[in-house]
Amino acid sequence: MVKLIKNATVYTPKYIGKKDILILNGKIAIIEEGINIDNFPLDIQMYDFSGKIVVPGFIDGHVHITGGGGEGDFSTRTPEINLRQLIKGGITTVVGCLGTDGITRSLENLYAKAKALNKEGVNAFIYTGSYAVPPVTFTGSIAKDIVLIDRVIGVGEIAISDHRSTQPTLEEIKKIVSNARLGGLISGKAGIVNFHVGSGKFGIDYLFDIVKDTEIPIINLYPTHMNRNKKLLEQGIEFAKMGGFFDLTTSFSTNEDKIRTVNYLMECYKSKVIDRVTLTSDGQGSLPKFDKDGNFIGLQIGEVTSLYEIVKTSVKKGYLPLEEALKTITVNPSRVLKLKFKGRLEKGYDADLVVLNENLEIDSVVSRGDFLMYKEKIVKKGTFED
Ligand SMILES: CC(C)C[C@H](NC(=O)C[C@H](N)C(=O)O)C(=O)O
Ligand SMILES: [Zn+2]
Ligand SMILES: [Zn+2]
Repeated sequence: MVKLIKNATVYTPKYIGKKDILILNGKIAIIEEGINIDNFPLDIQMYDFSGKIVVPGFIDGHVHITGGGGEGDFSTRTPEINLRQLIKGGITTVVGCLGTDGITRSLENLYAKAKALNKEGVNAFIYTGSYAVPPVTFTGSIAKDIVLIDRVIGVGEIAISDHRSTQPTLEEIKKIVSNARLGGLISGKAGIVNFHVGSGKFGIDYLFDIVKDTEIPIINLYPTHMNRNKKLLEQGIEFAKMGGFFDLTTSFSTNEDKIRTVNYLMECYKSKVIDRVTLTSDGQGSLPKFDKDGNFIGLQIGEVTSLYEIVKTSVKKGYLPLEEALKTITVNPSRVLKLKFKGRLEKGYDADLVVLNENLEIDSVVSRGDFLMYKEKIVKKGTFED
């Protein structure tokens, strides 16, 4: 089916002004002003998006798509994601992962959920592994998982500097990263390690050591939760200045958390590292609280809708221009995750896009050329969604 989107204000995420977009077989065929279709041989569905903004579909590189949590016993295991939540958040590409609980949660279940989401209309990839070292794997080998399992793009979330980690040694981490890199090279995938960074005093020291002491390129090291505190943010900015990418988590349990994340995003922009910063939601993951003795005192569930919420809030507060903030959930993740044809609105790229109204609220969502949401109404349902 051919679709023509007319008169939209387009951010690729770079602002390029008012354009038409022709979509053919799920790909962007043409982006230019005033596309003329008078002699076009096929029947075309026209959509006039005058007054609307069109941006690339959002990429959320860290979501517990089969649920996470469990830090407070079996009754605190969080529920899996459903398609509706991703669509509401404008998310057309997601990377699923396991977290603390790599025992009752399985990679096979994670794989099946990613395949289901792909079938239902979005684009889903996964990490092999979980918090623990040695990591759980499909095949017994990280490199083999990345090479042989089609949706696996790397390893994560491997926990460091956290009381819930397995206290991995630097040597163990080096082995994980080198095997991930090997798998990525052989398969043409990212082969990155997504590190869960806790509030422990050593932060991402291991990552700086690996860059300093080994031949492993910084690009294979991808730390998340770097907005947990000021020290981690500063380490992240230093890491970015060395050529690394780092990630801020957008799910928040209090309004203070939300404001801190928006302020830290502005600081990344002011420190001129915004091109190496991504946002991920940690959706369906738990946001657990522990007391000073390490006792569990409660948890909340991460929301994928927080991903764009943080972008929208930072733009509305005037902290960053829209085209800069959008980079963190479009082109930047597509670069670090090495997702071909994702993250930009360009000829030849997948037709994954989000339509925003003048208040920057999500109006429509398109994935691979098909509408998932149209004029604020969800038009694509998951298998069991009513
Ligand atoms: C960044 C903070 C706020 C949340 C973060 N969540 C996870 O890492 C995922 C969670 N443990 C799970 O397995 O579902 C945390 O726990 O530190
Ligand atoms: Zn984590
Ligand atoms: Zn997580």
